[in-house]
Amino acid sequence: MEVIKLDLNCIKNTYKKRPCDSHKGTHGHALLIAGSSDKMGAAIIAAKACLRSGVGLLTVAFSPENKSVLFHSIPEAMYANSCVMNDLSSFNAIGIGPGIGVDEISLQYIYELYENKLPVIFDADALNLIAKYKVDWKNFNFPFVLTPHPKEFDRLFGEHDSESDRRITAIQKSKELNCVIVLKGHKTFITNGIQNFENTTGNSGLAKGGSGDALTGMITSFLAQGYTTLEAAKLGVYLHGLAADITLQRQSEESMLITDVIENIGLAFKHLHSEIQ
Ligand SMILES: NC(=O)C1=CN([C@@H]2O[C@H](COP(=O)(O)OP(=O)(O)OC[C@H]3O[C@@H](n4cnc5c(N)ncnc54)[C@H](O)[C@@H]3O)[C@@H](O)[C@H]2O)[C@@H](O)CC1
Ligand SMILES: Nc1ncnc2c1ncn2[C@@H]1O[C@H](COP(=O)(O)OP(=O)(O)O)[C@@H](O)[C@H]1O
Ligand SMILES: [Mg+2]
Repeated sequence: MEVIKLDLNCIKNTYKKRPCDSHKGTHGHALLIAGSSDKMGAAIIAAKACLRSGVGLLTVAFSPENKSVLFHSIPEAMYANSCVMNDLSSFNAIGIGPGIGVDEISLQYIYELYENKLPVIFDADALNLIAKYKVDWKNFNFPFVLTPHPKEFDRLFGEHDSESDRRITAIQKSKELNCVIVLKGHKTFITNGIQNFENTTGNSGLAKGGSGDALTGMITSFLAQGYTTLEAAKLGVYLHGLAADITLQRQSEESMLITDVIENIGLAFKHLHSEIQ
């Protein structure tokens, strides 16, 4: 199995510089379906990371009783209720899963994606819903990315004894389902069934609740900006890890919060810019 190192050189060829005469419409409108009454943090984290990664507009969909939490935490984001699924024409990409829970109300969101043509990233409870209700992959006729951690991966594709076995299954499944799989961990593995990448950034400061929710926001942002599923996954994973490595300048692995990492996404971009010029 050939595995390409996901390093600065690799990312330099993926990243597209932001045109100086762009406007918010140029950079896409992302829809994040995330959060629930006891997991609003997941939505806020994903939304902040999405906005910090360059998207033009962001709408977050969840239950209406938590609307004010979003406006207080991130005034830049817009809110939508579940009716948003009736007309997705104003969006460029969808991220679904962090903190949504695995009940039948959340499952409706997955069903409502069937007719959609936009690229979608499925994470966390969206993956758990697909596994729990045995959702048929044949209904996914749009480009998509799956971002499981090892436990979610096994819920989807069966128990595995080792990380190397999971990587073999990830390659097979991404080919079969025509999608990109991001198998998260210390050295996150990305595959589209043809090319495989292993990330070189990130540290154990990310081994905390919410880190994956931020990654979902970042990949959603890159998809909305027009990057392909493979490009968006590579950029998101690399910059998420790089922002965490930059965070070590002021925090330790123990003290680091995902909020600190999100604040350093800007420095991660700046590092990339300085290497490109
Ligand atoms: N502030 C919030 O609102 C938060 C909400 N979250 C949401 O909570 C829901 C449950 O997600 P969880 O992932 O916590 O629960 P899960 O039960 O899906 O998975 C957690 C377990 O997975 C295993 N695991 C994870 N990464 C692993 C690795 N690299 N190697 C080996 N084992 C590994 C560990 O046993 C870990 O305890 C999701 O919807 C998630 O988005 C979490 O992200 C935590 C923060
Ligand atoms: N030891 C580590 N080294 C590098 N990256 C890590 C490490 N532990 C976790 N991560 C990263 O943090 C994120 C954790 O995602 P996830 O388990 O979904 O978290 P959550 O659901 O709590 O938000 C992944 O991107 C993973 O690669
Ligand atoms: Mg997660």
